[in-house]
Amino acid sequence: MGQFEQSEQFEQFELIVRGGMVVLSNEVRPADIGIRNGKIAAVVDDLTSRSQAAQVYDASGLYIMPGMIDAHVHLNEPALGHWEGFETGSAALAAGGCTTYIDMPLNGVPPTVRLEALEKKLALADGVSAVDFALWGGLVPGNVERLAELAEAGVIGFKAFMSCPGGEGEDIFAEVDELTLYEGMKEIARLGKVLALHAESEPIVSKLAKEAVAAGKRGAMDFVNSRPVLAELEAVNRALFFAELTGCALHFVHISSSEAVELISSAKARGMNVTVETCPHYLTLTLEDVVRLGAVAKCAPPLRSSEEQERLWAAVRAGKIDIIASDHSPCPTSMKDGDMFEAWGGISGAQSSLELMLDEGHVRRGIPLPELSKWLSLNPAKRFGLYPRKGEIAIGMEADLAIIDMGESYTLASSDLLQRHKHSPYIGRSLGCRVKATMVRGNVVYEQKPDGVKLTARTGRWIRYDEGNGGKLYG
Ligand SMILES: NC(=O)N[C@H]1NC(=O)NC1=O
Ligand SMILES: [Zn+2]
Ligand SMILES: [Zn+2]
Repeated sequence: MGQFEQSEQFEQFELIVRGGMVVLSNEVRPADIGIRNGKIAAVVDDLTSRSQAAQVYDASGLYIMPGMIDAHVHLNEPALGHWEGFETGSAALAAGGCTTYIDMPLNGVPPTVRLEALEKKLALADGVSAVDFALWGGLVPGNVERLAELAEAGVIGFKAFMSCPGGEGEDIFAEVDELTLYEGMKEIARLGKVLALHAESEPIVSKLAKEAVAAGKRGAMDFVNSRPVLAELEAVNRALFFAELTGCALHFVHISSSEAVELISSAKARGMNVTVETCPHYLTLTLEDVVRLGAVAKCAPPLRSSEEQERLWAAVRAGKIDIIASDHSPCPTSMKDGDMFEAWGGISGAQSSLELMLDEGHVRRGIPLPELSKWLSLNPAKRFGLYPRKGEIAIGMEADLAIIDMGESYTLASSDLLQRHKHSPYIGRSLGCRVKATMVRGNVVYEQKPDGVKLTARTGRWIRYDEGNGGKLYG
Protein backbone atom coordinates (compact mmCIF):
# COMPACT_ATOMS: atom_id res chain seq x y z
CA MET A 1 0.00 0.00 0.00
CA GLY A 2 1.17 3.52 -0.68
CA GLN A 3 3.75 2.40 -3.19
CA PHE A 4 3.93 2.42 -6.92
CA GLU A 5 3.74 -1.24 -7.80
CA GLN A 6 4.37 -3.24 -10.89
CA SER A 7 1.54 -5.70 -11.26
CA GLU A 8 1.54 -8.54 -13.74
CA GLN A 9 -1.25 -10.70 -12.39
CA PHE A 10 -4.34 -8.56 -13.11
CA GLU A 11 -5.35 -8.86 -16.73
CA GLN A 12 -9.05 -8.06 -16.56
CA PHE A 13 -10.32 -4.68 -15.50
CA GLU A 14 -13.64 -2.85 -15.41
CA LEU A 15 -11.91 0.32 -16.37
CA ILE A 16 -8.47 1.45 -17.38
CA VAL A 17 -7.58 5.11 -17.00
CA ARG A 18 -4.96 5.36 -19.68
CA GLY A 19 -2.04 7.64 -20.31
CA GLY A 20 -2.36 10.18 -17.50
CA MET A 21 0.19 11.72 -15.17
CA VAL A 22 -0.59 9.98 -11.90
CA VAL A 23 -0.17 11.85 -8.61
CA LEU A 24 1.15 9.30 -6.13
CA SER A 25 1.99 10.09 -2.52
CA ASN A 26 5.68 10.69 -3.26
CA GLU A 27 5.93 11.36 -6.99
CA VAL A 28 4.08 12.22 -10.18
CA ARG A 29 4.63 9.82 -13.06
CA PRO A 30 2.98 8.69 -16.28
CA ALA A 31 1.03 5.46 -15.73
CA ASP A 32 -2.14 3.56 -16.53
CA ILE A 33 -4.53 2.76 -13.69
CA GLY A 34 -6.45 -0.53 -13.79
CA ILE A 35 -9.65 -0.68 -11.75
CA ARG A 36 -11.37 -3.87 -10.57
CA ASN A 37 -14.31 -4.14 -8.16
CA GLY A 38 -14.16 -0.38 -7.72
CA LYS A 39 -10.62 -0.56 -6.42
CA ILE A 40 -7.22 0.30 -7.82
CA ALA A 41 -5.77 -3.02 -8.97
CA ALA A 42 -2.78 -1.85 -11.00
CA VAL A 43 -0.72 1.28 -11.50
CA VAL A 44 1.75 0.49 -14.26
CA ASP A 45 3.25 1.72 -17.51
CA ASP A 46 1.24 0.78 -20.56
CA LEU A 47 -1.42 -1.51 -19.15
CA THR A 48 -3.56 -1.61 -22.27
CA SER A 49 -1.08 -3.62 -24.34
CA ARG A 50 -1.37 -6.65 -22.05
CA SER A 51 -4.81 -6.57 -20.49
CA GLN A 52 -8.48 -6.14 -21.25
CA ALA A 53 -10.95 -3.66 -19.88
CA ALA A 54 -14.67 -3.17 -20.32
CA GLN A 55 -13.95 0.54 -20.61
CA VAL A 56 -10.96 2.73 -21.27
CA TYR A 57 -10.82 6.36 -20.19
CA ASP A 58 -8.29 8.26 -22.25
CA ALA A 59 -6.45 10.54 -19.84
CA SER A 60 -3.56 11.48 -22.10
CA GLY A 61 -2.42 15.00 -21.34
CA LEU A 62 -4.32 14.98 -18.03
CA TYR A 63 -3.35 14.58 -14.37
CA ILE A 64 -4.93 11.95 -12.15
CA MET A 65 -5.15 12.90 -8.49
CA PRO A 66 -6.75 11.20 -5.52
CA GLY A 67 -10.24 12.70 -5.25
CA MET A 68 -10.44 15.47 -2.68
CA ILE A 69 -11.75 14.43 0.72
CA ASP A 70 -13.55 17.54 1.90
CA ALA A 71 -13.74 17.21 5.67
CA HIS A 72 -15.87 20.32 6.18
CA VAL A 73 -19.15 20.69 4.29
CA HIS A 74 -22.62 21.91 5.35
CA LEU A 75 -25.36 20.38 3.20
CA ASN A 76 -28.15 21.52 5.52
CA GLU A 77 -30.64 18.66 5.31
CA PRO A 78 -33.01 17.90 7.01
CA ALA A 79 -35.26 20.96 6.75
CA LEU A 80 -32.92 23.42 5.06
CA GLY A 81 -32.52 21.56 1.78
CA HIS A 82 -33.76 24.74 0.10
CA TRP A 83 -30.47 26.30 1.22
CA GLU A 84 -28.45 23.33 -0.03
CA GLY A 85 -29.12 19.62 -0.01
CA PHE A 86 -27.38 16.35 -0.75
CA GLU A 87 -28.33 16.42 -4.42
CA THR A 88 -27.05 19.85 -5.38
CA GLY A 89 -24.25 20.05 -2.83
CA SER A 90 -22.79 16.69 -3.80
CA ALA A 91 -23.09 17.59 -7.51
CA ALA A 92 -21.01 20.73 -6.89
CA LEU A 93 -18.47 18.70 -4.94
CA ALA A 94 -18.25 16.10 -7.73
CA ALA A 95 -17.70 18.88 -10.26
CA GLY A 96 -14.87 20.12 -8.09
CA GLY A 97 -13.07 16.76 -8.02
CA CYS A 98 -14.22 15.81 -4.53
CA THR A 99 -15.00 12.11 -4.04
CA THR A 100 -15.84 12.01 -0.32
CA TYR A 101 -17.13 14.77 1.95
CA ILE A 102 -17.80 14.87 5.65
CA ASP A 103 -21.09 16.59 6.38
CA MET A 104 -21.33 18.89 9.39
CA PRO A 105 -23.99 18.35 12.08
CA LEU A 106 -25.50 21.76 11.30
CA ASN A 107 -27.21 23.73 9.67
CA GLY A 108 -29.84 21.01 9.11
CA VAL A 109 -32.75 20.79 11.54
CA PRO A 110 -32.64 18.74 13.66
CA PRO A 111 -28.89 19.03 13.94
CA THR A 112 -27.00 15.72 14.16
CA VAL A 113 -26.79 15.70 17.95
CA ARG A 114 -28.70 12.46 18.65
CA LEU A 115 -29.33 9.17 16.89
CA GLU A 116 -32.80 9.98 15.49
CA ALA A 117 -31.39 13.06 13.78
CA LEU A 118 -28.58 11.03 12.23
CA GLU A 119 -31.13 8.54 10.89
CA LYS A 120 -33.20 11.34 9.35
CA LYS A 121 -30.14 12.73 7.63
CA LEU A 122 -29.11 9.35 6.27
CA ALA A 123 -32.59 8.68 4.88
CA LEU A 124 -32.33 11.93 2.90
CA ALA A 125 -28.83 11.21 1.57
CA ASP A 126 -29.50 7.63 0.54
CA GLY A 127 -29.38 7.22 -3.24
CA VAL A 128 -29.05 10.98 -3.70
CA SER A 129 -25.42 11.83 -3.09
CA ALA A 130 -23.20 11.82 -6.16
CA VAL A 131 -20.09 11.02 -4.14
CA ASP A 132 -19.31 9.15 -0.91
CA PHE A 133 -19.78 10.85 2.42
CA ALA A 134 -19.18 10.48 6.13
CA LEU A 135 -20.95 12.34 8.93
CA TRP A 136 -19.92 14.51 11.85
CA GLY A 137 -21.97 14.37 15.03
CA GLY A 138 -22.40 17.48 17.15
CA LEU A 139 -21.55 18.39 20.74
CA VAL A 140 -24.01 20.94 22.17
CA PRO A 141 -25.14 21.84 25.69
CA GLY A 142 -27.32 18.98 26.95
CA ASN A 143 -26.23 16.14 24.63
CA VAL A 144 -23.07 14.77 26.25
CA GLU A 145 -24.92 11.56 27.12
CA ARG A 146 -26.01 11.17 23.47
CA LEU A 147 -22.50 11.16 22.05
CA ALA A 148 -21.99 7.42 22.61
CA GLU A 149 -25.00 6.45 20.48
CA LEU A 150 -23.72 8.64 17.65
CA ALA A 151 -20.23 7.15 17.91
CA GLU A 152 -21.74 3.69 17.89
CA ALA A 153 -23.75 4.58 14.77
CA GLY A 154 -20.55 5.55 12.94
CA VAL A 155 -20.00 9.32 13.01
CA ILE A 156 -16.35 10.08 12.35
CA GLY A 157 -16.08 12.58 15.19
CA PHE A 158 -17.88 15.50 16.82
CA LYS A 159 -18.07 19.20 16.09
CA ALA A 160 -18.63 21.99 18.56
CA PHE A 161 -18.82 25.76 18.24
CA MET A 162 -17.10 28.01 20.76
CA SER A 163 -18.94 31.03 19.29
CA CYS A 164 -22.57 31.35 18.27
CA PRO A 165 -23.16 29.54 14.94
CA GLY A 166 -26.14 31.70 13.92
CA GLY A 167 -29.44 30.31 12.67
CA GLU A 168 -32.90 30.43 14.19
CA GLY A 169 -35.57 28.13 15.56
CA GLU A 170 -36.12 25.76 18.43
CA ASP A 171 -33.85 22.84 17.68
CA ILE A 172 -30.85 25.04 17.17
CA PHE A 173 -27.19 24.02 17.27
CA ALA A 174 -25.95 26.10 20.20
CA GLU A 175 -22.37 26.94 21.07
CA VAL A 176 -20.84 25.05 24.00
CA ASP A 177 -20.48 26.57 27.43
CA GLU A 178 -17.18 25.88 29.20
CA LEU A 179 -18.48 22.98 31.26
CA THR A 180 -20.10 21.28 28.25
CA LEU A 181 -16.81 21.65 26.39
CA TYR A 182 -14.88 20.07 29.26
CA GLU A 183 -17.40 17.25 29.91
CA GLY A 184 -17.80 16.68 26.17
CA MET A 185 -14.05 16.33 25.72
CA LYS A 186 -13.90 13.78 28.53
CA GLU A 187 -16.62 11.72 26.85
CA ILE A 188 -15.15 12.08 23.33
CA ALA A 189 -11.75 10.96 24.69
CA ARG A 190 -13.45 7.91 26.21
CA LEU A 191 -15.11 7.17 22.87
CA GLY A 192 -11.77 7.49 21.06
CA LYS A 193 -13.02 10.16 18.66
CA VAL A 194 -11.85 13.59 17.52
CA LEU A 195 -13.52 16.85 18.53
CA ALA A 196 -13.57 19.43 15.73
CA LEU A 197 -13.78 22.98 17.01
CA HIS A 198 -14.92 26.26 15.57
CA ALA A 199 -12.54 28.33 17.67
CA GLU A 200 -13.57 31.94 18.18
CA SER A 201 -14.19 33.44 21.61
CA GLU A 202 -17.89 34.26 21.97
CA PRO A 203 -17.32 36.90 24.70
CA ILE A 204 -14.88 38.77 22.46
CA VAL A 205 -16.79 38.60 19.18
CA SER A 206 -20.23 39.26 20.63
CA LYS A 207 -19.04 42.31 22.55
CA LEU A 208 -17.25 43.78 19.54
CA ALA A 209 -20.23 43.07 17.26
CA LYS A 210 -22.64 44.75 19.68
CA GLU A 211 -20.43 47.82 19.96
CA ALA A 212 -20.04 48.11 16.19
CA VAL A 213 -23.76 47.79 15.50
CA ALA A 214 -24.63 50.24 18.31
CA ALA A 215 -22.27 52.77 16.73
CA GLY A 216 -23.91 52.27 13.34
CA LYS A 217 -20.76 50.68 11.95
CA ARG A 218 -22.13 47.93 9.74
CA GLY A 219 -19.71 47.73 6.83
CA ALA A 220 -17.41 44.95 5.67
CA MET A 221 -14.40 46.18 7.64
CA ASP A 222 -16.55 46.70 10.72
CA PHE A 223 -17.56 43.05 10.53
CA VAL A 224 -13.95 41.92 10.00
CA ASN A 225 -12.78 44.02 12.95
CA SER A 226 -15.44 42.51 15.19
CA ARG A 227 -13.81 39.08 14.84
CA PRO A 228 -10.09 39.70 15.41
CA VAL A 229 -7.29 37.13 15.41
CA LEU A 230 -7.26 37.59 19.20
CA ALA A 231 -10.66 35.86 19.40
CA GLU A 232 -9.25 32.87 17.54
CA LEU A 233 -6.12 32.72 19.68
CA GLU A 234 -8.03 32.87 22.94
CA ALA A 235 -10.40 30.09 21.92
CA VAL A 236 -7.60 27.85 20.62
CA ASN A 237 -5.66 28.34 23.82
CA ARG A 238 -8.64 27.52 26.04
CA ALA A 239 -9.50 24.42 24.01
CA LEU A 240 -5.90 23.20 24.19
CA PHE A 241 -6.00 23.65 27.96
CA PHE A 242 -9.14 21.49 28.27
CA ALA A 243 -7.70 18.94 25.86
CA GLU A 244 -4.57 18.68 27.97
CA LEU A 245 -6.73 17.97 31.02
CA THR A 246 -9.01 15.45 29.31
CA GLY A 247 -6.75 13.80 26.71
CA CYS A 248 -9.30 14.57 23.98
CA ALA A 249 -8.06 14.59 20.36
CA LEU A 250 -8.77 17.96 18.73
CA HIS A 251 -9.13 19.19 15.18
CA PHE A 252 -9.28 22.96 14.73
CA VAL A 253 -11.43 23.79 11.72
CA HIS A 254 -11.00 26.82 9.44
CA ILE A 255 -8.06 28.44 11.21
CA SER A 256 -7.47 31.90 9.71
CA SER A 257 -4.22 33.05 11.29
CA SER A 258 -0.62 31.87 11.40
CA GLU A 259 -0.53 32.87 15.10
CA ALA A 260 -3.15 30.22 15.88
CA VAL A 261 -1.27 27.69 13.75
CA GLU A 262 1.83 28.41 15.88
CA LEU A 263 -0.08 27.75 19.10
CA ILE A 264 -1.29 24.46 17.66
CA SER A 265 2.20 23.54 16.41
CA SER A 266 3.61 24.01 19.91
CA ALA A 267 0.86 21.78 21.29
CA LYS A 268 1.80 19.10 18.75
CA ALA A 269 5.43 19.46 19.77
CA ARG A 270 4.36 18.80 23.38
CA GLY A 271 2.84 15.55 22.13
CA MET A 272 -0.80 16.56 22.02
CA ASN A 273 -3.15 14.80 19.60
CA VAL A 274 -4.24 17.86 17.62
CA THR A 275 -4.62 18.78 13.96
CA VAL A 276 -5.42 21.99 12.11
CA GLU A 277 -7.38 22.86 9.00
CA THR A 278 -7.57 25.98 6.91
CA CYS A 279 -9.78 26.76 3.92
CA PRO A 280 -9.16 27.86 0.34
CA HIS A 281 -10.82 31.22 1.08
CA TYR A 282 -8.19 32.18 3.66
CA LEU A 283 -5.50 31.23 1.14
CA THR A 284 -6.97 32.97 -1.92
CA LEU A 285 -9.12 35.90 -0.71
CA THR A 286 -8.31 38.83 1.59
CA LEU A 287 -10.19 41.57 3.34
CA GLU A 288 -9.98 43.60 0.16
CA ASP A 289 -12.22 40.94 -1.39
CA VAL A 290 -14.78 41.16 1.39
CA VAL A 291 -14.82 44.96 0.97
CA ARG A 292 -15.24 44.55 -2.81
CA LEU A 293 -17.76 41.69 -2.77
CA GLY A 294 -19.67 42.25 0.47
CA ALA A 295 -21.58 39.48 2.20
CA VAL A 296 -20.93 36.85 -0.49
CA ALA A 297 -17.42 36.78 1.01
CA LYS A 298 -18.66 36.92 4.62
CA CYS A 299 -17.43 34.05 6.75
CA ALA A 300 -16.37 33.40 10.30
CA PRO A 301 -13.54 33.78 11.13
CA PRO A 302 -13.44 36.58 8.55
CA LEU A 303 -11.01 36.99 5.67
CA ARG A 304 -7.70 38.49 6.77
CA SER A 305 -5.05 40.86 5.37
CA SER A 306 -2.75 39.85 2.52
CA GLU A 307 0.17 39.85 5.00
CA GLU A 308 -1.69 37.37 7.21
CA GLN A 309 -2.46 35.31 4.12
CA GLU A 310 1.23 35.12 3.19
CA ARG A 311 2.05 33.93 6.72
CA LEU A 312 -0.66 31.30 6.41
CA TRP A 313 0.82 30.09 3.11
CA ALA A 314 4.22 29.90 4.80
CA ALA A 315 2.64 27.70 7.50
CA VAL A 316 1.08 25.50 4.80
CA ARG A 317 4.43 25.12 3.03
CA ALA A 318 6.15 24.33 6.31
CA GLY A 319 3.77 21.42 6.80
CA LYS A 320 2.19 23.03 9.86
CA ILE A 321 -1.35 22.79 8.45
CA ASP A 322 -2.70 19.26 8.19
CA ILE A 323 -5.88 19.62 6.18
CA ILE A 324 -7.44 21.99 3.65
CA ALA A 325 -11.26 21.85 3.48
CA SER A 326 -13.93 24.04 1.95
CA ASP A 327 -16.28 24.94 4.84
CA HIS A 328 -18.94 25.15 2.13
CA SER A 329 -21.73 26.85 4.09
CA PRO A 330 -24.36 27.86 1.54
CA CYS A 331 -27.63 29.76 1.85
CA PRO A 332 -30.24 31.34 -0.45
CA THR A 333 -28.72 34.31 -2.30
CA SER A 334 -31.28 36.61 -0.67
CA MET A 335 -29.59 35.91 2.67
CA LYS A 336 -26.44 37.50 1.29
CA ASP A 337 -28.25 40.84 0.83
CA GLY A 338 -28.47 43.39 3.57
CA ASP A 339 -25.73 44.59 5.85
CA MET A 340 -22.70 42.61 6.89
CA PHE A 341 -23.93 41.81 10.39
CA GLU A 342 -27.35 40.55 9.23
CA ALA A 343 -26.24 38.53 6.21
CA TRP A 344 -25.53 34.79 6.46
CA GLY A 345 -21.94 33.98 7.32
CA GLY A 346 -20.62 31.24 5.10
CA ILE A 347 -18.84 30.89 1.78
CA SER A 348 -20.23 28.68 -0.99
CA GLY A 349 -16.96 27.29 -2.27
CA ALA A 350 -17.42 23.52 -2.52
CA GLN A 351 -16.90 23.30 -6.26
CA SER A 352 -13.73 25.40 -6.36
CA SER A 353 -11.53 24.04 -3.54
CA LEU A 354 -9.33 21.68 -5.52
CA GLU A 355 -8.99 23.97 -8.56
CA LEU A 356 -8.16 26.95 -6.32
CA MET A 357 -5.50 25.02 -4.44
CA LEU A 358 -3.97 23.63 -7.63
CA ASP A 359 -4.05 27.05 -9.29
CA GLU A 360 -2.75 29.07 -6.35
CA GLY A 361 -0.63 26.36 -4.70
CA HIS A 362 0.87 24.55 -7.68
CA VAL A 363 0.62 26.75 -10.78
CA ARG A 364 1.42 30.05 -9.04
CA ARG A 365 3.49 28.98 -6.03
CA GLY A 366 5.10 25.80 -7.30
CA ILE A 367 4.08 23.49 -4.46
CA PRO A 368 4.41 19.88 -5.69
CA LEU A 369 1.14 18.07 -6.39
CA PRO A 370 1.82 15.20 -3.93
CA GLU A 371 2.15 17.79 -1.15
CA LEU A 372 -1.15 19.46 -2.03
CA SER A 373 -2.77 16.06 -2.31
CA LYS A 374 -1.66 15.21 1.20
CA TRP A 375 -3.58 18.17 2.64
CA LEU A 376 -6.59 17.68 0.38
CA SER A 377 -6.93 13.86 0.47
CA LEU A 378 -4.46 11.74 2.41
CA ASN A 379 -4.43 13.59 5.74
CA PRO A 380 -8.21 13.96 6.04
CA ALA A 381 -8.57 10.26 5.19
CA LYS A 382 -6.09 9.31 7.87
CA ARG A 383 -7.36 11.68 10.52
CA PHE A 384 -11.02 10.77 10.12
CA GLY A 385 -10.91 6.99 9.82
CA LEU A 386 -11.23 6.64 6.03
CA TYR A 387 -7.72 5.30 5.48
CA PRO A 388 -6.55 2.88 4.10
CA ARG A 389 -9.80 2.63 2.18
CA LYS A 390 -9.49 6.12 0.72
CA GLY A 391 -6.96 8.93 0.49
CA GLU A 392 -4.36 8.06 -2.13
CA ILE A 393 -3.77 6.31 -5.43
CA ALA A 394 -2.37 2.95 -4.38
CA ILE A 395 -3.09 -0.71 -4.97
CA GLY A 396 -6.12 -1.95 -3.04
CA MET A 397 -7.60 1.46 -2.36
CA GLU A 398 -10.94 2.63 -3.74
CA ALA A 399 -10.69 4.18 -7.18
CA ASP A 400 -11.69 7.71 -6.17
CA LEU A 401 -10.07 9.94 -8.76
CA ALA A 402 -10.06 13.54 -9.91
CA ILE A 403 -8.94 13.94 -13.52
CA ILE A 404 -7.52 17.37 -14.18
CA ASP A 405 -6.37 19.39 -17.15
CA MET A 406 -3.46 21.42 -15.78
CA GLY A 407 -3.20 23.23 -19.12
CA GLU A 408 -6.74 24.59 -19.35
CA SER A 409 -7.49 28.02 -17.96
CA TYR A 410 -11.03 29.26 -17.56
CA THR A 411 -12.96 32.01 -15.85
CA LEU A 412 -15.51 30.73 -13.34
CA ALA A 413 -19.07 31.76 -14.27
CA SER A 414 -22.18 31.32 -12.12
CA SER A 415 -23.53 29.02 -14.85
CA ASP A 416 -20.64 26.61 -14.10
CA LEU A 417 -21.83 26.09 -10.53
CA LEU A 418 -23.91 23.03 -9.66
CA GLN A 419 -24.79 24.07 -6.11
CA ARG A 420 -28.37 25.15 -5.38
CA HIS A 421 -27.73 28.90 -5.14
CA LYS A 422 -25.23 30.14 -7.66
CA HIS A 423 -23.35 32.72 -5.62
CA SER A 424 -19.65 32.36 -4.93
CA PRO A 425 -16.85 34.82 -4.20
CA TYR A 426 -14.85 33.09 -6.94
CA ILE A 427 -17.17 33.99 -9.85
CA GLY A 428 -15.09 35.92 -12.37
CA ARG A 429 -11.84 34.45 -11.09
CA SER A 430 -9.49 32.96 -13.62
CA LEU A 431 -8.36 29.45 -12.75
CA GLY A 432 -5.27 27.83 -14.28
CA CYS A 433 -6.61 24.27 -14.34
CA ARG A 434 -9.91 22.43 -14.67
CA VAL A 435 -11.47 19.24 -13.32
CA LYS A 436 -12.46 17.19 -16.38
CA ALA A 437 -13.89 14.12 -14.66
CA THR A 438 -14.48 12.64 -11.22
CA MET A 439 -14.68 8.94 -10.42
CA VAL A 440 -16.01 7.34 -7.25
CA ARG A 441 -15.04 3.68 -6.78
CA GLY A 442 -14.42 3.52 -10.52
CA ASN A 443 -17.76 5.07 -11.49
CA VAL A 444 -17.59 8.23 -13.55
CA VAL A 445 -19.89 10.57 -11.60
CA TYR A 446 -18.97 13.82 -13.33
CA GLU A 447 -17.57 14.81 -16.71
CA GLN A 448 -16.86 18.22 -18.16
CA LYS A 449 -16.85 18.43 -21.95
CA PRO A 450 -16.84 21.29 -24.47
CA ASP A 451 -20.61 20.96 -24.87
CA GLY A 452 -21.33 21.06 -21.17
CA VAL A 453 -21.19 18.91 -18.09
CA LYS A 454 -22.55 15.49 -17.39
CA LEU A 455 -23.48 14.13 -13.99
CA THR A 456 -24.05 10.42 -13.93
CA ALA A 457 -24.61 7.76 -11.28
CA ARG A 458 -25.59 8.97 -7.83
CA THR A 459 -23.72 6.14 -6.25
CA GLY A 460 -22.46 7.93 -3.15
CA ARG A 461 -22.38 5.75 -0.06
CA TRP A 462 -22.22 6.53 3.61
CA ILE A 463 -18.80 5.64 5.04
CA ARG A 464 -18.98 4.69 8.70
CA TYR A 465 -16.01 5.44 10.93
CA ASP A 466 -15.48 1.87 12.04
CA GLU A 467 -14.21 1.00 8.59
CA GLY A 468 -11.17 3.20 9.08
CA ASN A 469 -7.80 3.13 10.80
CA GLY A 470 -8.63 4.82 14.10
CA GLY A 471 -7.68 8.37 13.14
CA LYS A 472 -3.91 8.07 13.24
CA LEU A 473 -2.48 10.91 11.21
CA TYR A 474 1.12 10.50 12.21
CA GLY A 475 2.99 7.20 12.30
N1 LIG B 1 -23.29 27.93 10.77
C1 LIG B 1 -22.29 27.85 9.86
O1 LIG B 1 -22.36 27.08 8.91
N2 LIG B 1 -21.23 28.64 10.04
C2 LIG B 1 -20.08 28.58 9.24
N3 LIG B 1 -19.98 29.63 8.29
C3 LIG B 1 -18.81 30.26 8.44
O2 LIG B 1 -18.42 31.18 7.74
N4 LIG B 1 -18.14 29.79 9.47
C4 LIG B 1 -18.86 28.83 10.04
O3 LIG B 1 -18.58 28.26 11.06
ZN1 LIG C 1 -17.19 27.07 11.85
ZN1 LIG D 1 -18.39 25.11 8.96
